[in-house]
Amino acid sequence: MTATLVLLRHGESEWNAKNLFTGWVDVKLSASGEDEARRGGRLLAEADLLPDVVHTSLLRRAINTSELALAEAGRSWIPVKRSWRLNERHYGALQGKDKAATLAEYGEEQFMTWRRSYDVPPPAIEAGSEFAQDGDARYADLAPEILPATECLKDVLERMLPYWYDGIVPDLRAGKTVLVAAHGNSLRALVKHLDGMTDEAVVKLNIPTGMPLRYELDEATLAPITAGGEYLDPEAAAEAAAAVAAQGKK
Ligand SMILES: O=C(O)[C@@H](CO)OP(=O)(O)O
Repeated sequence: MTATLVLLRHGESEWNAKNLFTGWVDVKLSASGEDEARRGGRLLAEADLLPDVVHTSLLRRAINTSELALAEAGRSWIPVKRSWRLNERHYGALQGKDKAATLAEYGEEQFMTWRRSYDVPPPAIEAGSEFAQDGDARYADLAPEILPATECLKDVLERMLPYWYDGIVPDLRAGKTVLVAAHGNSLRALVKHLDGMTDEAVVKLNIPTGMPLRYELDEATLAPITAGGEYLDPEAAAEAAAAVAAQGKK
């Protein structure tokens, strides 16, 4: 027997479309992002991969993606659980900045270190500044020392794992088909954990928007049966992942 997990990065957001660093800024889906979410839901239905429960971040691009996808699959009624621990990586002082302009200003090495290195965070965001979250009501219950002002992928993995073990694993162990609707970097952290990827290998991993990624996990160990899981539309996913990798460079 296996446990079934489906990972879904939100559809294209308005800031993905504008090529801006986003992180914890709560931007909306673009019109094509909404279409991607619906298409993701249709792929789930066609594969008869019907979630019993959905876990999302606290950001509306993931929440709305899950709602649109589940509506398309006829599963709007399933229980929903949300956690800040599934949020996108906090992009620190880069939040709101143009990716191409950042690349031009700092050069490719620094740009890619900030985007994809495992353990180098961007500079921290200034509290109270335009794109900071320190006054955001949804994080009011978080202790100030927990609320990030910037994060690298290692930080994301460390704050995401407690939710994986305490929030998601119990649903998998109960035999539920679990949908996790989250973000490029929080899902990179989860995939790194599931597949036991090295710190070096995860640098090259890019997760496309709106493409359901199915993992069948060994029931006892929760190790993936197929490393890397299986995209429901592998060709489209490979093309879209290459576009994510190239962001800022065109
Ligand atoms: O801006 C962001 O928050 C992320 C995801 O959109 O971008 P990147 O792929 O550059 O880490």
